[in-house]
Amino acid sequence: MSVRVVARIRPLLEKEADKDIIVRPASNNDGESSNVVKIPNPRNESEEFSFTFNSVYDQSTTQEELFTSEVAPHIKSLFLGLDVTIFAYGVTGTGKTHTMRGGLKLADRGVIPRLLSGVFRRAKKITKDSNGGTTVVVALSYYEIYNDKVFDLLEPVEKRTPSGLPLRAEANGKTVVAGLSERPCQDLKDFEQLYIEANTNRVTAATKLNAHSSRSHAILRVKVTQTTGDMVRESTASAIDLAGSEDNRRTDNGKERLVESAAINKSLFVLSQCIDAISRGERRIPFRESKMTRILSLGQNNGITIMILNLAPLRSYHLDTLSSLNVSSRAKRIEVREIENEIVYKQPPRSTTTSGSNITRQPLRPLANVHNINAGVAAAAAASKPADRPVKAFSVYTDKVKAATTPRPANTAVKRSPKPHKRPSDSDGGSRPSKITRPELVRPTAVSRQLKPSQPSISADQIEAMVEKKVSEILAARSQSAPVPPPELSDEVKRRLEALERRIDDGRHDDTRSEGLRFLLMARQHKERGENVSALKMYEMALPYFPGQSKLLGKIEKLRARIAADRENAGIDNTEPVVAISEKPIEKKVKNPGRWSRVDEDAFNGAEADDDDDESYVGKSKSKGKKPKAAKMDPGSVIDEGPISEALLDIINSRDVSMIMGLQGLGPKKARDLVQHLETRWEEDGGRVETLVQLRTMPGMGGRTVERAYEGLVAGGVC
Ligand SMILES: Nc1ncnc2c1ncn2[C@@H]1O[C@H](COP(=O)(O)OP(=O)(O)OP(=O)(O)O)[C@@H](O)[C@H]1O
Repeated sequence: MSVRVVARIRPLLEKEADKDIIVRPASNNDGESSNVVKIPNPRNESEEFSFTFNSVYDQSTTQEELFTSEVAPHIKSLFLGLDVTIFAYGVTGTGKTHTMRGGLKLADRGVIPRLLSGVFRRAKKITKDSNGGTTVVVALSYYEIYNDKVFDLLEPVEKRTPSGLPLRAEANGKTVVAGLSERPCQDLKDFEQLYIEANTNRVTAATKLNAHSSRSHAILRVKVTQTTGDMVRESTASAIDLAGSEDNRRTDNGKERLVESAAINKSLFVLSQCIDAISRGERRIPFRESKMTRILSLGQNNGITIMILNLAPLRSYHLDTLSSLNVSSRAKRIEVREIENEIVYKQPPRSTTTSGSNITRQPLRPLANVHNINAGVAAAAAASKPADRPVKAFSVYTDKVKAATTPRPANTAVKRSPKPHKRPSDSDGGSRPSKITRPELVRPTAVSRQLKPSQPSISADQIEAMVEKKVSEILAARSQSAPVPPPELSDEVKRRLEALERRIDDGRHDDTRSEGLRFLLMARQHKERGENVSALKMYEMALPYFPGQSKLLGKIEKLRARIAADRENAGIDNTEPVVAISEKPIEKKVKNPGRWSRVDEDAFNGAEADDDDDESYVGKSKSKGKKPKAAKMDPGSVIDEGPISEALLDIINSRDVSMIMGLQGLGPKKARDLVQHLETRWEEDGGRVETLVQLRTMPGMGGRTVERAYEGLVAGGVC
């Protein structure tokens, strides 16, 4: 099943006028409900673009209508063992938090409180229908990703460490937050208390576009554990309120907001790259380049995924709206496997031998995610968040519903489910007892079926032990082939990385430079973990911020060589591309020698890269207080390949007006015109510019402009 993508157009707010509305819902088929968003071509308003989604909700859609149509049907699937992910995506101020969290009044409650209400109601019903045979425990974790760091929202702010919580890849492929707390939640009242308190820890601030703008991505995980006898079924609903992308010229952001905004925009840019790569069927998806995309793992997780695209109907959001329409309409193509989580069995009674036999039990793997349960967050003296940040006001209406729950089993072990489960059927009557209470779930597995229960010589315990042994063997074999977790960083490396993070956070660098430093930091982190390909990509992404920096170029060269050698050792064809930005050797043939010639090789043959000197890009130039020498160039020369031109194209293809404006020779008008032009070319060529020659043909981008932008990158200073 594909990711379900629905669009929601928010109503006009105070001071917004009808005459400025440019986004409207439509239908592909007359008389049917809306599934198309129409928006004029910014270059020619008589033309209209149409984007088709699974459903489109207009300005009059209530919170209840959206929830009932899009989320409520999946609560049943959640209880059938499927993970459900719902995330809100859109530009700042388009209604993501309103959709996910909602307002104070009952009618204004958003997806999250309604989801919890539905979960508790269903839990109660299951317990009742099974006469207490099935118990349900609901537990919450709630965290935010702020400036690409993960913070537990259920823990006091004082407990935060500057670097936040690490992510860990589980053997089952899921990415989890290590050390995240988890709180059992009995009913909606419990939830309300936890959620409101946790939201006061979330970073929000006023921007020009939104008085309560979320400065972080917030992820709520609702874990549902159903226990029937010794069988345990666990599934998770994740509700994600992404921070909104923003154009800093429109938001009037000050320094702190700009840094946050850079992190938000970058993670959303990576998300759009992931969506692009998945929808193009590429093998390499850049999930690892941001924590948000790692956690979201779009198309990697099994279950059901719903993307809610929030839109503002106004002209002032025109380009931003086009951009998010482009990204989300591609997300529709992402396939998600609808597979239920495996049934888990509690540890059987203690005996190591069963009556009349000498079967030795093998150790069983622990239940996935148990490390998350109150693993404890190391308290740190330094709180990283200023106390005076504004928070979103929020309250949740409390239903008088109490779910019958019991404590979570303490010790559990994994077994395969007895047979492949059916996909949940939407037409399935809601009043039927859950599958978990049905007898077939307790049928013996294929292994135990060979041993007929009627055989007098083998007891039920023996059968169970044999099944368990078989399952353990399978799991042991599986875990051997599971990915090895990345090595822990040494103290020295951690110290250096933290020092680099402090440099970024201490506000001494302008925001553009901070963004560059962030890429360097990520590059170092990847490199230390041995993830050379990602490290290379990050160094390349840092390049536009430190143009012509010989050490950086040297590092890139060195890493490329290392990757090539690794690939050769592994018998991989080195002509295959490794990274998205640039995988070409630094010395290039010239595509159009008449106009474009080779940049002086000195610019590329950087100094010996010393492995621990990322900070030197900043430190060195700071101490000297002047810009490094510009790379030597033939007057008016530009090459059409190589890291500089690819960095330039990368900036152009980001379609981020503020980044493009940072290029030499590109003012706001040119940058806006260019982005506008790229957006309108989406249907033709994905709105991407592949070469500098092509770039020269874009509106306002004559040869001289491209040359100046290129020269700016080559000759630009460092601090
Ligand atoms: N469907 C809606 N009905 C009524 N008001 C809405 C609706 N959607 C959004 N709003 C209002 O619009 C404003 C911006 O919404 P919200 O804060 O949810 O945006 P956001 O997308 O979460 O922004 P950010 O990314 O900056 O956090 C708020 O005042 C909110 O109450």
